[in-house]
Amino acid sequence: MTILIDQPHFGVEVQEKKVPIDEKELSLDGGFLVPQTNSFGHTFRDYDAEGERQEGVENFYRINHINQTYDFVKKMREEYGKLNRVEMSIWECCELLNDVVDESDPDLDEPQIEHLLQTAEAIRKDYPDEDWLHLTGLIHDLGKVLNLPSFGGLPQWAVVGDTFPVGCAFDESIVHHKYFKENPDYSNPAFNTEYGVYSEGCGLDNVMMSWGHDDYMYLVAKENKTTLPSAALFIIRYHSFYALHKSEAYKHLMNEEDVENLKWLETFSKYDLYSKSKVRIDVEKVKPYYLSLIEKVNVNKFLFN
Ligand SMILES: O[C@H]1[C@H](O)[C@@H](O)[C@H](O)[C@@H](O)[C@H]1O
Ligand SMILES: [Fe+2]
Ligand SMILES: [Fe+2]
Repeated sequence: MTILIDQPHFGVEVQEKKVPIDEKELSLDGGFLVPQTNSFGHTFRDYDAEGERQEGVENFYRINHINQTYDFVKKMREEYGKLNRVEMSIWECCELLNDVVDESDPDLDEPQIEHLLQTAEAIRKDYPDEDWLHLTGLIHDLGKVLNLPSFGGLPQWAVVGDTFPVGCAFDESIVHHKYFKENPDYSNPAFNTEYGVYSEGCGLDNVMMSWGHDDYMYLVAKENKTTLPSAALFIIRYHSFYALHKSEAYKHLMNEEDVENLKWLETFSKYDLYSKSKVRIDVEKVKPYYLSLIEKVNVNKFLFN
């Protein structure tokens, strides 16, 4: 898919913002109350907690870990990098996510449009002036349309879930790591070392990530030459990369720009995760704001592959 984007004009460049040293505190200072439990009564991202979602989520990761190989990702990037299939507006695309429920998520079983708005609204409350971050919240998971027939109807294992680099060893901190043993790359000496095909400080941009909604949406935004700040593109591509932003793995592959952008991702990630709830957003009520935001930044049309 392709996004056709005229030059967005964000009020302030992200580089000019004062990046707080401790985002954890900032997030709390912003007034966001981190809930103790998710809607199923468990702590967030507890992949072992027994409950209605546990088995399906674990099965999802088994299939995901077996099939996400270096060659598979290469093929998907080539195929979906063509960006020549459908053209539609961002809002139309959001509405399509009414039909997608994420099977990898232990914390949410609502249609994905709810999650986009829950995330964006939570950020908006705490960062009213950061319109680029609201928009990033709105679009960060749009790539989940890959699951829909008109976008290739990819299986969930190739669309959702946490992401991780391919082409080097799978870090132990990745959820349900044990299932990588059945991935052919696991026993391939070209891919199963700490650096694999990469080198120290090569920059995450040069690292192939497991294929899914994140990399897809990143390609869409980048290929359409969006002028969203680089922090927004970073958030879109790595928001599911929990091994990095939560467990601090793979830092040896980062360059200086990655280090800067990671601060924004750490902030974003709290809103992405902890805004998940059964409390529905009134779509019609907030729609005018997001339409005006989309219009303001002139992000008009997506072309989808
Ligand atoms: O299950 C979820 C979901 O697929 C999200 O969209 C992704 O960003 C998370 O990393 C993942 O844990
Ligand atoms: Fe996501
Ligand atoms: Fe999300």
